[in-house]
Amino acid sequence: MNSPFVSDVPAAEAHAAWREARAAAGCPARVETIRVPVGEAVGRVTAAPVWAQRSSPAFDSSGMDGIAVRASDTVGASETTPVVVTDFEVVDTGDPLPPGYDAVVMREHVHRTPEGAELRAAVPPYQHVRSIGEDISAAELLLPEGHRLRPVDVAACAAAGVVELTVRRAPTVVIIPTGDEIRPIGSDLKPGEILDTNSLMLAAQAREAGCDARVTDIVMDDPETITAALRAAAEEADLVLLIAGSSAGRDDYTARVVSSAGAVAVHGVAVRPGHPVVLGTAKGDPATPVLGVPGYPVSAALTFDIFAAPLLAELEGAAPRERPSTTARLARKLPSAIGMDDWVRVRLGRVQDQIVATPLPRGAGVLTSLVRADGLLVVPAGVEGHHAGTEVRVELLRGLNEINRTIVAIGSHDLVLDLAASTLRAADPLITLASSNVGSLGGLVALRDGLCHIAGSHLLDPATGEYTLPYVDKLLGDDIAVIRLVHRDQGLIVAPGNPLGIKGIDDLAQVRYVNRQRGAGTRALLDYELNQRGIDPSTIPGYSREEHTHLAVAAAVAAGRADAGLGILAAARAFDLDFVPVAQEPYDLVLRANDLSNPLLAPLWTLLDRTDFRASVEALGGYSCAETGRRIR
Ligand SMILES: Nc1nc2c(c(=O)[nH]1)N[C@H]1C(S)=C(S)[C@@H](COP(=O)(O)OP(=O)(O)OC[C@H]3O[C@@H](n4cnc5c(N)ncnc54)[C@H](O)[C@@H]3O)O[C@H]1N2
Ligand code: MOO
Repeated sequence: MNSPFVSDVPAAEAHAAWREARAAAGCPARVETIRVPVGEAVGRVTAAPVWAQRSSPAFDSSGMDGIAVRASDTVGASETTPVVVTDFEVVDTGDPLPPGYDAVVMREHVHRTPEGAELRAAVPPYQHVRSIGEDISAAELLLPEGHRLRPVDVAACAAAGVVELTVRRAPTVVIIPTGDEIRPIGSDLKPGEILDTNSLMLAAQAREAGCDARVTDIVMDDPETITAALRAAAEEADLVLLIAGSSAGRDDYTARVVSSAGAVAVHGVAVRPGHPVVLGTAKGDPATPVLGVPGYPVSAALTFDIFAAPLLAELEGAAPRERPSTTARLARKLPSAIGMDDWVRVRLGRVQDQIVATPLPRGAGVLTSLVRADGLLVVPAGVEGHHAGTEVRVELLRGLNEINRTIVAIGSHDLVLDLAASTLRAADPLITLASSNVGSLGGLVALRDGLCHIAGSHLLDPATGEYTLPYVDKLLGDDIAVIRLVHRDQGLIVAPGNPLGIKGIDDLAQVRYVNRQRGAGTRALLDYELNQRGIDPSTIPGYSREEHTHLAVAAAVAAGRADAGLGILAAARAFDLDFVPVAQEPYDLVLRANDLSNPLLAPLWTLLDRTDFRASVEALGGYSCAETGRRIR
């Protein structure tokens, strides 16, 4: 997708072009070295090899509490022919081995007699003796240059007599938020204003990468002011992050600003999110690398990972941080535009011995897609997406232990599942209930394909008026169990005070309706109700307008884009809207019958039995727990 403003440089080329531009502009290849006491060195990177100054242990020492003996005095000792040693010395663990002795016997193997110490086994020379230099010998290479120091490293340095280390100082990252609409965290917002969440996040990312980070005041959308802020930041920074204004809007000045303060190496990389990123340098003594970070939060976070983190590691002379990875099977089809590396956030769980990856929402503004992500996968520029079930490589953002203890629920979304997820987690920090919303039918298909443990369903069969079971019969085998989660009220979500006086389904031909997507249980309910009344769907204005969640339907009504949409009471309440009840429907959990005894799911069944949990479900409003936990198939 070429635009006149932003190019699509492949990521690897962009890295190379930026490196070349930095060298050409005279940006330092490394930050300076400093000397720090070992006690302050963890997290820093060695800038010189570390040689041991002394051996450790520095003397032969006793490895156990007991007695020091001469091994030759114990020859022939056995259970039947004990030897009594008279020449020995009592020692404790770590004591220097007294001169003249060459072995230690643990005190529990020594029988003191009036004559001396009786031994019932011969000991070899150097038994339980830690010899000089066992751990570290003087003059050996302890650590190479370019090593990021961990707690064990500094302890070993100290043991080797090294009290100060030559390391690279922490790089300084200065972050400049820009935008007329951007307000500091904690501000009361007027319409159109946005909180400066990116600075908070980027500064924390920089600190996590071992840097010092500072955020400047928010700079208005004025190229001269931004240029001045960039020049000032470049004076003190090893890397400047200039937020937003990277793309092609009227107030998007980053490329122009970087160009006037120095040079632009790349504007636009073939990665998404993060596409309009600006890679450049700012003049100064010395010159400073500048990263124009796109304003969308996911773009900002990933751009830091992709471009800032490797550069910062390079400035310290260290290897970039690497995340562990695993293979997983895609729970659903993953389309991807050709020509861009697509960074997709996924949830992970182990289902039937395979890790399953469920893609999270793709929007660059959906920060919660990163919050909820267990992993990241890249669909490379040359690949036009993947089919469901494809095996993919996933970088892990969470430990495999947690992933293995994740209950994967795919299907229709319901708040009760969220409440269950948070209650389960509160009781056991290792349990995750991850639910993703693809509609009831999509959930049953995912269950059929072995991609989830549980499918949440409230799918009405218009022919029989029966819920879920007819679809289970059609789609799934007979090794299926169905557990009732709740009954919930479905109704028309309407504006506060119901100004149009909507009384029910019969009134929909007169209003602007907002529908749910095909395959959604709520949509099937509408179709059933229409059919019962002999109403032709094509007479409902807005019947073809689709939203994917109850909340999205409520949001459309709240914003005045629609007059009514079918959904649950909780969604109406979330937006202070009115609710006209239409039907009470069961919401069921469909699973493989043998998963009823799967220990992973056991905490969920226990939870459904708890009266306090049922009370908190009913307190949500619009729910009945009369049949919660009952097996209906
Ligand atoms: N015509 C085009 N429009 C856009 C393109 C394009 O190529 N052509 N690219 C799109 C893509 S992709 C991205 S990513 C964004 C990048 O936007 P900018 O870097 O120019 O940033 P803004 O437009 O100023 O803001 C985008 C968005 O981010 C919010 N924002 C900005 N700063 C912050 C902050 N500090 N904390 C939180 N949120 C922030 C801002 O309010 C906007 O909502 O451009 C697309 N458009
Ligand atoms: O590429 Mo933009 O960076 O999708 O969000």
